[in-house]
Amino acid sequence: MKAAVIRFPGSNCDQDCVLALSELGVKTDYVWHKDTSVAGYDLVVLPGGFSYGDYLRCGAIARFSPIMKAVKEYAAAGNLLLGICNGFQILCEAGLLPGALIRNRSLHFVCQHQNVRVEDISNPFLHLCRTGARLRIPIAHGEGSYSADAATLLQLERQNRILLRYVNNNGAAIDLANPNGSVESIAGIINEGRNVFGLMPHPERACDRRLGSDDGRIIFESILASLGAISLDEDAAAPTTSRSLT
Ligand SMILES: NC(=O)CC[C@H](N)C(=O)O
Repeated sequence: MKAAVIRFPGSNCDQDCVLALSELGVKTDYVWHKDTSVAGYDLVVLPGGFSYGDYLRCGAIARFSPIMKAVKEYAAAGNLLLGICNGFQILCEAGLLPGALIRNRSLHFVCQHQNVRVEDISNPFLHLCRTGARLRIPIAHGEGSYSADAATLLQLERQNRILLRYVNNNGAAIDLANPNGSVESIAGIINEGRNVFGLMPHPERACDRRLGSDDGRIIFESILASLGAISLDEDAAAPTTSRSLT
């Protein structure tokens, strides 16, 4: 299996994504935003950062990068596309996911470890989790407040497309107390085809216990398993995180 991490001017989590994937044994390339092809990749990641300095709105300019035409075609063909934080913002700006990420309610940049609850596992990105599992994954953003109109929210809900919600330490959705003001505490959503996932938390920063959590690994391991790149056989390369998650 081969993965591509797209580099925009201002991306700053690209190396972390490459490291997280490489440590799971995935051959991972950087692809420059001016390139025009993602042919041959099994996974494409739009990483976090400050593409184009967040000028106008986060992701608003990156969506016009030359690579995005290829990324859209790649996604339309059903391939796996993951957008993390600024990557999620780019996916919304590009129309690959509905809604928008707007300024945090506090108007402050928020950088902290955050609990999120897995709401749905019928997708390639979280299928190794248990529904209701709580993952502790860092967030770091100034524009992470997910917003969508009522019809979109209803559709997301009905189609089980809300994959992650911010929760407190007791596992309850925290609504008005969530870290950025996201409607319905939404931290991550998937497209209708269930192959494009955007999330504000940074799983690539939670792949090593020495960094405070390795709960993010299960997202990458789910992707690998759904692509047949790791075995689900108990005796073989069993996912390392699924055992400990609550
Ligand atoms: N960590 C990130 O990707 C940051 C995203 C974006 N620049 C924001 O502040 O909202």
